[in-house]
Amino acid sequence: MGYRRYMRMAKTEMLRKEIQIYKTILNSIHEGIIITDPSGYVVFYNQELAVLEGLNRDDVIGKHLSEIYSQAPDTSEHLLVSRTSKPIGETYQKYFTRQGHEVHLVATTVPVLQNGELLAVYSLCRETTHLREVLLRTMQLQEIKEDSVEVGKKQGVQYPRAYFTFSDIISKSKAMETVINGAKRAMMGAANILIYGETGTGKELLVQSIHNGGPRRSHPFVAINCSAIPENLLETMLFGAVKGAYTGAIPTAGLFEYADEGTLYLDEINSMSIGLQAKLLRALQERNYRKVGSVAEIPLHCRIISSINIDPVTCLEKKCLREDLFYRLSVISLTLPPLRERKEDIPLLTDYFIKKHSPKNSLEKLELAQELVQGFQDYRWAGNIRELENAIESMICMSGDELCLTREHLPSYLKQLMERGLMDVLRGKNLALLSPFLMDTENIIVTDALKKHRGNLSHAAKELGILRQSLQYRIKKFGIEVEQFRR
Ligand SMILES: Nc1ncnc2c1ncn2[C@@H]1O[C@H](COP(=O)(O)OP(=O)(O)OP(=O)(O)O)[C@@H](O)[C@H]1O
Repeated sequence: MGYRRYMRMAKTEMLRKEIQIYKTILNSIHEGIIITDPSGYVVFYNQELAVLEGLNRDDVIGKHLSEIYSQAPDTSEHLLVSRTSKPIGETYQKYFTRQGHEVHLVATTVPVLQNGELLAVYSLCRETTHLREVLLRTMQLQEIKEDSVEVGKKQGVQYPRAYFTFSDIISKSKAMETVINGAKRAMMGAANILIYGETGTGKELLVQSIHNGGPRRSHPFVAINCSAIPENLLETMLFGAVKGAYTGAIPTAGLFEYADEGTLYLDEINSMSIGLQAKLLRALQERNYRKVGSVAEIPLHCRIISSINIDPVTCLEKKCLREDLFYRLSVISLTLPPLRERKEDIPLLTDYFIKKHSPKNSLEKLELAQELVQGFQDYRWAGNIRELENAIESMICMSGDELCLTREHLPSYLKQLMERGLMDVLRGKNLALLSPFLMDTENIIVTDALKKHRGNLSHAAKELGILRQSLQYRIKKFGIEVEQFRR
């Protein structure tokens, strides 16, 4: 064999191996991939997409897209990219295969160009099961709404989506009283409300209470978390779409339409893309909006309540929120303080969640160990009330038949963090906490000794290694009621 022929064969073999390597990689990743030649014939189709679309790879490779999918060539994004050689970023697509399988994907379609010549087109596809669930819920909501309109007219039935009222908000702090009073005043009007609060501070609870307390209570309450939905899908979900607005688009009612004369809650609006914010602003200013793919103006009736989880100043500085939209949304603004700034609410909430999550048939009352009462006050509760509730629920599960929730039952991350807080005190890193820490420790030790000896001062003092008079002094200092241990 000549040297040149040998080199050519070696190169071909290398190329074949290389292609095999790429194919193996493309088949093993968790995104669906389809590659076509410039005319739309499939040259590669990976296993992930075969699963997502319910197709057999061998039935797809070598076929034209129009033989596989029942969508018109002019609405296929893949074929559009073949015609224009321009990529299309993440778009939500709903379409049917020729076998009638309904597919929901978010796809990015990209042309492969060499010296300006189109070599291939590929689409990277992600499944949207969770998004589909959101859509399904939205659809169920529509059904509820349609039923309720009829039934509601006859029986005054309310839409079942907003459960909470102001009486569900557990608090006694001044800070929360101010927020609740503000919300109650805002409740009767129609002005947009912007709520700022860290995650888990009870923003949705407050929004539902406003809806249920105000004149819109017999209309729908619709909530959507703007950070959970890709931009394109969010636009369609908000505004709705008309047939043919995008690949496989079916006429879809948007949340503005579902919310009707009720309340639309836009959670984490600071995550909404700036482009979509501009469209929202237009709708709010003109009190009219257009469905995706339509020019017809539809009046906007719902009240918009939105929330941000970053403070307003940072939101504007970092341009997470357009300034003009911010002013539109925050005609009334409310700030929910983090739990660490309303510590007086912690014992109340703790008791409430213990009752809420205690076994239903249990006759005996669960309680939080004294040793944790202060720990709960000092802890930062970054996840706020949601974190507190989860911690208590988890502790109740871990406590089995025991009636006292102790450090042992804490979720391990919390135990570690609380211990770290304690170590900071012990190492003198947080001297401000030293005095209350020592007081509390002393209180706990004295109380435990009195409990153990059923209120017998001599025995308790002996165990503690202090004089009876010293013990009496501490009982007075900490306001301990010794009688309770003698019963
Ligand atoms: N003051 C309160 N009293 C009783 N339960 C509360 C209170 N505040 C919050 N909760 C409960 O804590 C959980 C979190 O509240 P919610 O979902 O309203 O917070 P959020 O601020 O909207 O959270 P996110 O920012 O993550 O959306 C919910 O189960 C809610 O019922």
